[in-house]
Formats: sequence, structure tokens, C-alpha cells
Amino acid sequence: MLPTPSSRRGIVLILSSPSGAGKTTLTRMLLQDRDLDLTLSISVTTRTRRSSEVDGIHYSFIPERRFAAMRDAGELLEWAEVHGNFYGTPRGPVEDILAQGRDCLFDIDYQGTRQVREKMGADAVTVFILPPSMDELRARLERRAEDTRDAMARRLENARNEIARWKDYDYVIVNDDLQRAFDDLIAILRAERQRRPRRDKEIEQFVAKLLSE
Ligand SMILES: Nc1nc2c(ncn2[C@@H]2O[C@H](COP(=O)(O)OP(=O)(O)O)[C@@H](O)[C@H]2O)c(=O)[nH]1
Ligand SMILES: Nc1ncnc2c1ncn2[C@@H]1O[C@H](COP(=O)(O)OP(=O)(O)O)[C@@H](O)[C@H]1O
Repeated sequence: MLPTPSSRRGIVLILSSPSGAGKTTLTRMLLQDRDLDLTLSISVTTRTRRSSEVDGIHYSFIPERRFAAMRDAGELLEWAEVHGNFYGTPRGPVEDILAQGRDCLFDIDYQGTRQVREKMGADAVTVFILPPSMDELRARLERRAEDTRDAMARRLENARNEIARWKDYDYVIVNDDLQRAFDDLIAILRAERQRRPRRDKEIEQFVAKLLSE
């Protein structure tokens, strides 16, 4: 048997999509599957909390001056302004997770994805989620019904600009059938975990033992 996965390099799995395409739903499904052993990076944001969200679980909701202080102190791995609010990834928790050889899941936008890719190179695996149609995107935002009319309009307006970023990503999934999209995500994660450069150390040990037999 190969050694446990803790001896391989941790992956940062990034999911991005226009608002309403389903990245939060897919993130939740990934986290609920305990066997996948993924840890969510909890972003800080200056956006108002939605009724379905819990502070410290979905986001840490912070005032703008606290966000600026964290950013200026270098405590954010990346940050961006999205739909008029600030969002950022606290650096410390991510470093702890990766140091344990575990994988970290990010739900961030294309601006943040670019910054993480610059800093982490091949340790970042990026997936872009597309809606099956613009009508369905609108319908999903309306069904979710957790944004004000203004916020919803703003999200739809920005969607075309976000969709145009698809080429920045390693993988693109069209989230039509949810289970199918989830299965595709798992396939991506499993294959990425097997990539040889992430496992050099463990395979080296294994092969040394193999050849000593
Ligand atoms: N760059 C960056 N983007 C983030 C972060 N957290 C969330 N986002 C993105 O901000 C956008 C808005 O997120 P949110 O307010 O939860 O709205 P939703 O996409 O409609 O669910 C989405 O594209 C998120 O992926 C972060 O820490 N950094
Ligand atoms: N494949 C799908 N088919 C139908 N509805 C979906 C699908 N994926 C997500 N949804 C629904 O669409 C809405 C928006 O999804 P959400 O995960 O909040 O999107 P995002 O995080 O990308 O803004 C939610 O009400 C969710 O239940």
C-alpha cells in the first residue's frame, strides 16, 4: 500500500462561477462528503449576511475598516471587490491546512483566482462552473430569493463579464444536472490528487522499498 495522502502536497481547489450558477451548492456537497476530506477556506467579506448564512461558517462578516486593516497587514492571500463588496481569503488557515498535506476548497471569483494562481502555481486547481442558459441563471437567482432586487440585478449584469473568463480555468463544468456536475467535480479532484508531481515524495519512498525487495 502507498503511504497515506498526508505525505503528498496539498491542493487548493478553486471553484468560480457567475452568481447563481451553483458553486455554493456544489461546495456544500463536496464538504458533506467526508471521504473527500476537503476543508473550506472561509472568506472575510464586507457584504451583508443573507438569512441562510452563519457568521464564521459561510463567511466571516466584517466591517470595511477591519477588511482594510487585514489587507494592509498582509493577512489576506488574495482579495477583490465583487458586486460592490470586498472579499478576501485569510492566509493563516490555508497555510495550516496545506502544511498538513490536506486539500483546501476556495469559492472565489476570477480576480482572486488569478492572484492565487500566481502565488501557488501548480498547487492550485481551478474549476469554472457555467449555467446551462442565461434564463436558467436568472431563474436560479430568483428561486434562491436571498438578494434584494438591486443586488440580483447587479449579479446578473456582472454575469456576462464573469462568464467571459472561462479560459482562465483548468476545467469548465456546465451545471445543468446537479448530480452530474458533482460527479465531474469529484472525478477532477481524484485525478488531480493522483498527479505524479504532487506525490513525488511518497512514490520515491514506495519505489525505494519496492526495489529493496
Ligand atoms: N476574490 C474573492 N472572491 C470571493 C471570495 N469569497 C467569495 N468570493 C466571490 O464573490 C462573489 C460573490 O459571492 P457571494 O456574495 O457569496 O454571492 P453569490 O456568488 O451570489 O453566492 C462570488 O463570485 C464568490 O466566488 C474571496 O475570498 N475572494
Ligand atoms: N443543477 C442545478 N439545477 C437546479 N437548481 C440548481 C442547480 N444548482 C444550483 N441550483 C440552485 O440555484 C440557486 C443558486 O445556487 P447557488 O449554489 O447559491 O449559486 P452560487 O453560489 O453560484 O451563487 C440555489 O437556489 C440552488 O439550489
